[in-house]
Amino acid sequence: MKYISTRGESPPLSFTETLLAGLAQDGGLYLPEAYPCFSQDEIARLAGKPYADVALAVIAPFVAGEIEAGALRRMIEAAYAGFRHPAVAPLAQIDSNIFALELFHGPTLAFKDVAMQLLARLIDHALKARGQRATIVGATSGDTGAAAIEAFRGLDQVDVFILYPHGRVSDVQRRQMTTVDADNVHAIAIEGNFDDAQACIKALFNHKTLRDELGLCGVNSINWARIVAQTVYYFTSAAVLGGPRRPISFATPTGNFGDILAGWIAKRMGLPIERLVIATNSNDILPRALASGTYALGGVHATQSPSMDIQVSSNFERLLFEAHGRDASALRGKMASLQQSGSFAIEKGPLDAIRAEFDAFSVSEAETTQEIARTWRESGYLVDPHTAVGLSAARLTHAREPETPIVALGTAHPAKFPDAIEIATGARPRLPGHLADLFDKEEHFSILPNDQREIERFIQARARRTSKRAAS
Ligand SMILES: Cc1ncc(COP(=O)(O)O)c(C=O)c1O
Ligand SMILES: N[C@@H](CCOP(=O)(O)O)C(=O)O
Repeated sequence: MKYISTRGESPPLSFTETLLAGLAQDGGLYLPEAYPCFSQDEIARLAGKPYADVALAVIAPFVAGEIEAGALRRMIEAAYAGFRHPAVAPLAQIDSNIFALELFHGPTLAFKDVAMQLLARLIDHALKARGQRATIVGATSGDTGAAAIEAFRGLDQVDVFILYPHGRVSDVQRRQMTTVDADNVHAIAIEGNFDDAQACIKALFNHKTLRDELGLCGVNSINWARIVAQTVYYFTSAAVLGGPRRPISFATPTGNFGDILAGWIAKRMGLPIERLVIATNSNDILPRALASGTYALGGVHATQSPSMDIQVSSNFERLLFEAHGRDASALRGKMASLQQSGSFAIEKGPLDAIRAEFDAFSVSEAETTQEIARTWRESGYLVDPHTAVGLSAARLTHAREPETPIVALGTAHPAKFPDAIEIATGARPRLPGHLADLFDKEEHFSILPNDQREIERFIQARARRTSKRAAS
C-alpha cells in the first residue's frame, strides 16, 4: 500500500514513511492509493469483539505488512490497556435513537488519546527499527497537545514541541501540557491563535534544512496514522447499534476536520453510514462552505468550546481531493487561492458530492449552553461544550430522520471545561483521580511571539541541546 499527496508533487510513500513524514513535502496531505474494503459479513463479525481486536482488523490493511503482525497487535493492546473504561469507547443513550460516543476515557480526557496512544507507539517502534531520533511537532487548541505530551513524554528517541495559543485554552488543558516534568517535552505558548500555530507547523515542514536536520514528525491529524486510528470507533459504535444491518448517522464536533474525515473513511471501507453531520461552534467556515460553495476564511471567535476555534480546517483538503476525483492540480489551485486571497470556490460537481453525504450545522454559544443544560435536565448526563455542539446538531438531523440512530461523538470529558458546565447546570464536574493534583503542580512553558523565525530558532536550539545530551 502506497500513500499519495493531495498536491501530487511528492513521491508516494510507504505506511512507515508516511507515519514519520506527517505532512508531504509539497505541502499536501497523504491518502492511501486505495481504500481497503470490508464486506457486510466481515463488519457484522466485529460486533462484540474487544476494542483492540476491531482496531487491529481496521488498521492492519493500511499497515500492509510493514510491521510484523504480533508487534502491531502488542502496540494496539498496550495503547488501549490504560483506558479507564473496559470498552475503551462506550456508548451512552441520550434520547430515543440519540447516543453519545464517549471518547474521553484515555489519560488526558479527550478523543485525541485514542489515536495518540497508538501513534506514539508506532513512531517509537519505527524510529528504533531505523536507529533514528525525531522531533515531534504539533499545534494545539488544547487537546492534541496534552495527548501528544502524555504519549511521547520520556521517550528516548524524541523531543516534543507543542505550540498552543497563549490564553486561549482552558486551565485544565494548559496545565496538562505545562506541568509534565520531562526533559523531552517543550510547551510553547504563542501570541496568536490556533490557525497561527498550525500555519507555523506547516511552515516548519517547508523549511527543508530544518526538517531534515531535526527529523520533523507531525502529530496533528495531518498525519495519516491519526485518521486511521480514529476510524476504528465508527466501526465499534455502529456494530453496537446493529450496523451494518442498519445504517447509522454520526454528528461530529468539528474543527480541523480530522475526526469527521475518519467517519467518511469508515464509510469508504464499507460501513453503512447514512449522514455525516459536521457540527461546528460559531467558527462556521465549513457550514458556510457547504451552503454557499465558497470556502472563505473569517476571523476566529473565542468560544466555550475552544478546541474548535479553528478557521483553517486542514483535513477538508483530503475530502476535496476525493470530491475532485483525485485531481491534484485542482487542489494545488485551490490551496494557492486560499493562501493568496483567503478563499476558494468549490464547483457544483464536487459540492453536490459532498452535500450528498454531509450535513453541516453551526451551533451558537447560547445553543451550546442550552444543550448542556437540556441533556443534564432530561438525561442526567453531563456533556462538555464540544460534545454539546455535536449533540445539538445531532438533534437537528434526528428530527428529520428519526428512524436512523445517530451518534454524537463525545470528544472531551466535562471536567476539562468545568466553568461552562457550571454556568449551564450549576454542577461542577470533578477531574478523575489520576489528575486530582493537576492544580498543585508547577508549570513550565515558554511564551514566544507569533514569529516563524523566532519559533524555528527556539526549536532548533532546544532540539540540538537534547540530541547532544542523548548522544553523550
Ligand atoms: C474536544 C474536541 N472536540 C472536537 C474537536 C474537533 O476535531 P477535529 O479537529 O478532528 O475536527 C477537537 C479538536 O480537534 C477537540 O479537541
Ligand atoms: N482541536 C485540536 C486542534 C488540532 O487538531 P488535530 O486533530 O489536527 O491534531 C486540539 O485540541 O489541539
